[in-house]
Amino acid sequence: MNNLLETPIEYLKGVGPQRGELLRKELQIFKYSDLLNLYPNRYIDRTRYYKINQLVDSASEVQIIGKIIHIKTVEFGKGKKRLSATFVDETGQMELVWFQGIKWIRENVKINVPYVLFGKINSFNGTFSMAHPEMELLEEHKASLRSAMQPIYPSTEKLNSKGISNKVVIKMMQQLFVETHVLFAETLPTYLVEELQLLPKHLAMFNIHFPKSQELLSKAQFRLKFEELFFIQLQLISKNLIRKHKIKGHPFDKVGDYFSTMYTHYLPFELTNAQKKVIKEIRNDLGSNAQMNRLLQGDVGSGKTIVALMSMLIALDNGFQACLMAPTEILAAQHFNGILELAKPLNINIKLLTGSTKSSERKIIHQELEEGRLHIIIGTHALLEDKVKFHNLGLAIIDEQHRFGVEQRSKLWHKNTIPPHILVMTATPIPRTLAMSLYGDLDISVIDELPPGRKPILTVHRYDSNRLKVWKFIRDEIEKGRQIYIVYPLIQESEKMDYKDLMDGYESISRDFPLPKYAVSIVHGQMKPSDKDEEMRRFSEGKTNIMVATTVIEVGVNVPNASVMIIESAERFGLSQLHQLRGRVGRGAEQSYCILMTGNKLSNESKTRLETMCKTNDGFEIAEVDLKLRGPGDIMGTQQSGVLNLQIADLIKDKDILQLARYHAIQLLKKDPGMEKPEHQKLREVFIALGKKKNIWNYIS
Ligand SMILES: Nc1ncnc2c1ncn2[C@@H]1O[C@H](COP(=O)(O)OP(=O)(O)OP(=O)(O)O)[C@@H](O)[C@H]1O
Repeated sequence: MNNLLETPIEYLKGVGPQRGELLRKELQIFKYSDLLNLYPNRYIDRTRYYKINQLVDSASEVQIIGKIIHIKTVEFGKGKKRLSATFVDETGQMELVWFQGIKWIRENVKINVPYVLFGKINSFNGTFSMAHPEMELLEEHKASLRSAMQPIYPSTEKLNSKGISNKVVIKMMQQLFVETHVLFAETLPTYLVEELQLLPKHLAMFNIHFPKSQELLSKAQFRLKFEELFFIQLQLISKNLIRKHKIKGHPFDKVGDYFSTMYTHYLPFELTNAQKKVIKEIRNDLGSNAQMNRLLQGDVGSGKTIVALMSMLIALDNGFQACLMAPTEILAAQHFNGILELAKPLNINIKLLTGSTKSSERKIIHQELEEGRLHIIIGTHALLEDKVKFHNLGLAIIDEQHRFGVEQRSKLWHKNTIPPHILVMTATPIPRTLAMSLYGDLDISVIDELPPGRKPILTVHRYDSNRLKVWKFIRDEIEKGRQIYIVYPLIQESEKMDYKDLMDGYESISRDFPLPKYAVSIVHGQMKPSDKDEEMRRFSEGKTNIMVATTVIEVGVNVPNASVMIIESAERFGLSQLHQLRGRVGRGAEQSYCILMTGNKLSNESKTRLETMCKTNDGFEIAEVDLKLRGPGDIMGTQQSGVLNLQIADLIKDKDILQLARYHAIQLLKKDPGMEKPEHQKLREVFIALGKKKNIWNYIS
């Protein structure tokens, strides 16, 4: 059976080399099995026939039985022609119109013979018309293998224009089922099909293409969505299990002085329960024989830095080194300053390595690192350079992981003979469903509470016309000793215009908030790193009241005294970016504010984003809205994974099915990690074949 499904598509009756080439190029359909996995993206009820006097403007596609009583060629425009026919049934008449294939239509269309018409209606001044309708003689229509609901397949303009219409795809599918008598072998274990009352595979495949009823269609969709997500979860979870069993990690079973001294004497604040919970989860991972691969999710300002430090101290207590890699120099410097401050009493050697580290300093760092005299190193991708050699790297922490490509992570991975334990931190909350798919091969820890005393940031939307009032508010806040961020979009595609906006903004703010009463810093991506650091330092030391910046400060900058975030042209930012920027304030005990400035013209989507920001501070809730607005494909980091090449499931609409699939995949692998039991044989075959076809995650090179 399977080799029949491997037949190249051009051998299917009615396809041939030309159509085969088109299907390959346009829909990546190479062989029979690819065509079978081309699932319809919607269905049309073909049991419903309209009378002409029942037509209404909003009816999208309709079916009508009637006859053509008259047909003529009409000239319009410069020598352009169209074919116009009068189509009637017992209740009225309408016009049919063709702009192409006029000759063929004239020669083949029959007058006064009952036809079934199918297509989209247009209406103009109460009269109805249909352009390029699908037409079938009534007796043929009744004889054809037509299911109650006609599938509408994903198609392309090019396919249509080259004669591969939806109707042709349906005929191919019918031919495929005839040629292969496709009796699909059941791929899921019988106990699972029975427990979940899933439609058997072959019935699901038949009813997804030729649904016999709405109920059977829904069951077929559920079964195939479950199966697709189930295999993905099997791959992700088994990768996790394989890693746990195969890749030994250094067991950090010693709770030493660094960790306990810090924990008992030098914490600047009481840890939140969430921070304690996560540190415990990390501790357990590090103490086990397996290599840790954990994703730490924590909303902006939730206190991930202290968790990272405590994890690194466990590595140091067990005689190993630790590193933290961040995506930007500003974030690396921020982590370095934060960790240096926190760890000051412990007298450990911590250094920062970025692209702008002077070569003299770099040499010392390389030497200390290789000799094991440098305990913790924090940096950017500079850590990945071959010259950077560790004495014995035990723990690698990667911040904002989705910005690092897979190859960069694996480079860090291979700095040692035994790979280090890995802790991935992301401040961009990823909706649970996406996290289960994108990071399904990692264990996940969530810091789901903010430090005590934090007041939710008050967020408001103001138009540019309210600027004077906003400026007055800023003066009042500065009077109280607070500091202000004013952020401009500097987005690649219109860099020149945005850059001008930023500089104009900086000029006008320096004018409106003049020295000596006020002092303004500026930071953007085109400045020299040393200048950026200097400006950031002046602001964080309170030497300037206002920081004019671009999104380069979006992640990780921590100035607890800054209480106002003004975001200019806020309608141009995505939700997660707005949330990250807002998270730069609200990090102290003072009431903080976020003011979203926009022009008057706003798209509906922009309005939804602004309303969401004003409504909630919860990063996870915001991420859900963001996922709905932008779809999983746009969320940072998804491009690297194959998990989103879904054929039929939808990560947003099918999150319940995803959770069910993940649950059963975990249960199955708990009982039979190698899928060796007799009832899992077929499953195992499909699992291995799938693993070869689309490797869900090349996370471990
Ligand atoms: N348990 C706590 N109690 C009080 N303050 C805390 C606590 N944990 C962290 N903080 C403080 O909250 C601020 C934010 O901490 P941190 O920078 O670690 O957050 P974060 O999760 O890294 O935020 P971001 O993702 O925005 O970088 C810091 O000033 C830190 O000192």
